[in-house]
Amino acid sequence: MAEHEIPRATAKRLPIYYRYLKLLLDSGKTRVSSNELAEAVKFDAATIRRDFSYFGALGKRGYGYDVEALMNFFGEILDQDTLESVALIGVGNLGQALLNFNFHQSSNARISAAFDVNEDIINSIQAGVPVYAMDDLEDQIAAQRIEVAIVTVPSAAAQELADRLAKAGVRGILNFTPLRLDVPADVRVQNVDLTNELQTLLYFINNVSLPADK
Ligand SMILES: NC(=O)c1ccc[n+]([C@@H]2O[C@H](COP(=O)([O-])OP(=O)(O)OC[C@H]3O[C@@H](n4cnc5c(N)ncnc54)[C@H](O)[C@@H]3O)[C@@H](O)[C@H]2O)c1
Repeated sequence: MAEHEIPRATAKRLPIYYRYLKLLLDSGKTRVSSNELAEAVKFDAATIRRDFSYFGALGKRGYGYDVEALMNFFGEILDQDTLESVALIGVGNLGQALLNFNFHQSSNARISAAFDVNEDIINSIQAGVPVYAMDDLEDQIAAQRIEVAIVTVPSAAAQELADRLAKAGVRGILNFTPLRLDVPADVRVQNVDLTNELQTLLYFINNVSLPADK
């Protein structure tokens, strides 16, 4: 692992820490212990201390962590100050819901352009976001310096779209379709599968008993 690299599991927890610290700060709290953090974010305190240790000694023994300093520190790592413009392709049931959900309230990303083939919504504004024709995809991605795209089209259209996105310079795809996308090595795909999540939850509920103290 390179010196500046952190484990993927730690990286995934950073936005959770950041959001909670922001909440604490907004409510006027100035310091927090790893045990309090553990209670709130539901990771154990040892995990939290190990995560934080990747960034050097951020806390003081017996004092805990300075909420503002820690939040600013993670904010910088997460690049909260730079607003990331994201494209959404496929403004149907799911796409609409994601447009209505304001990512920007809890992250540094916002959907700045949506795309669809449906003439009825092309050139309209949905939840404050302009909907463009698919012919405009490459131009808008370039003009808005978009590097991340959310894919909510029918799965039959997803691979061709992924090819276009990769060619247009998109580096990350949040894929909501059930199709597993083929992309060049420099493009990262994050699959979101709600059915899978629900199945996993059902499996745990039905097959795994929780420890007595939970
Ligand atoms: N991951 C999940 O948890 C989850 C949940 C629900 C739906 N889905 C998937 O999300 C996708 C969308 O589902 P939905 O219910 O919103 O469908 P939908 O039919 O309501 O919406 C699809 C939209 O894509 C547009 N579209 C069709 N072909 C296109 C193309 N070639 N280029 C651009 N836009 C195109 C349509 O006009 C429509 O607006 C599907 O692949 C579905 O399987 C995933």
